[in-house]
Amino acid sequence: MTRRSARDSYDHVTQEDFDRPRRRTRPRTKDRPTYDDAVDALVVTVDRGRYTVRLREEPDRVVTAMKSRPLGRKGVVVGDRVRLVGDTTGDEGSLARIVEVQERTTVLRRTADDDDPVERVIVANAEQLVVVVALAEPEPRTGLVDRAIAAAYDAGIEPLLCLTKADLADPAPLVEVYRPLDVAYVVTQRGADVAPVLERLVGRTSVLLGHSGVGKSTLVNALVPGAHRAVGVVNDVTGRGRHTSTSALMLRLPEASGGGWIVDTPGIRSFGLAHLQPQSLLRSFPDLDDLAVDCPRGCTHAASEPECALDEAVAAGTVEEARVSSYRRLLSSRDAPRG
Ligand SMILES: Nc1nc2c(ncn2[C@@H]2O[C@H](COP(=O)(O)OP(=O)(O)OP(=O)(O)O)[C@@H](O)[C@H]2O)c(=O)[nH]1
Ligand SMILES: [Zn+2]
Repeated sequence: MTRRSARDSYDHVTQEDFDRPRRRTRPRTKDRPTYDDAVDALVVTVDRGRYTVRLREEPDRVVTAMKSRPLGRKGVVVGDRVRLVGDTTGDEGSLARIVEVQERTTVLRRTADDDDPVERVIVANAEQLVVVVALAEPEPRTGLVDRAIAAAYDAGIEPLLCLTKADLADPAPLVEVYRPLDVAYVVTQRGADVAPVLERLVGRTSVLLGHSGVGKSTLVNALVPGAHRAVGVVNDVTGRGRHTSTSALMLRLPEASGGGWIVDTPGIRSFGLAHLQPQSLLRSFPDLDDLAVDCPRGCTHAASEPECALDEAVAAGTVEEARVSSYRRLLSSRDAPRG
C-alpha cells in the first residue's frame, strides 16, 4: 500500500468518508421528513442512551444526541457516521437527535462468549485493530491476541500488534510467534517517542484493544495530549490491572501529527468468536486460500482434517509449515479457553 501524505490522509477520513453518498434503503415519500437541514457527525462515545458526537464541519464541537424515532431499534455505536437535527449547538443541556446512520464500512464485533450467539458491535468504520500487548506485567497471553487478530481479519480490518513495556522484556520471542502470520507490529514503552506508533495511526481510524493493565491508557495519553485517560495500577498479587476505563471513546489524534482517530476500548476480558467462519478467516490469507481450492468439499482446514490440501502443500514445500499452523491456531482460538 502506498502511504498517502499525512495531510491527504486526514482529509480522506474527515471529509471523503463523511461525504460518501448516502444510500437510502426506502424511497422517501412526501409524508416522510427529508432532514435536508441535518448535519453530519461522528459518534465518539455512548453512555446510557446518550450519544456524544462531533460535527463533521466542526470536529471541535461536541454535541450530545439521542436516537430519534425513525431509527427504530437500529443500533448506534461508536464510530458511526450519523446525521443530526435539532439543537446541535452543543450548549450545556442541549440535545440533538440522530435521524440517520450511514452505511458502515466495517463492523468489529464480538460475542460475549463463544456459546453466546448475541453479537455486540464494538465499533463501526474502523480500519485498523491495534492489539496492545505488554511484553511483561502482565505476561503476554497469546489467547486474546489470537482471538483479536482473528476477529480483525474476519471483519476486514487490518491488525497491528503494539508491544508495550519494552523496558521490561525483549520483544523478540513474541514477535517470532506472530511472524508467520505477517501481522504488522510496533514496539513501544512508557516515556519513549511515540512517533513510530503514531506513524501507523495517522489518517485512519484505529481501535485499541488489550487486557487491562497492558499500558493502553499510558499510550493513549502519550498519543493524544490532554486525553487524560485514567492510568491504573497493576495489582501486585494478580499482576492484572484494575478496570480503570469504562466505556469506548473515540479520540482525535492531534492535527499537527497528521490527524486520524483512535478508539480506546475498556479492558476486555473475553472476546467470543461464535460468529467466526473458517472461510471468512481464510480470505485474509490469500496464499492459503489459493491452496485450499484443492481441499475436499466442506474441509474446515483444521489439523484433524485427513485430506486438507494445506497439509499436502506443506509436504510439497509450497508453503511454510509455521504459516499453516499459525493460521490453524487462529482458527482454533474460537474454541480455545479465553485468555
Ligand atoms: N514498566 C512499565 N510500566 C508501564 C509502561 N506503560 C505503562 N506502565 C504501567 O502499567 C500500569 C498500567 O498502565 P495503564 O496505562 O493504566 O494500562 P491500561 O491498559 O490502560 O489499563 P486499564 O486502564 O486498566 O485498561 C501503570 O502502572 C503504568 O504506569 C511501560 O512501558 N513500562
Ligand atoms: Zn482444507
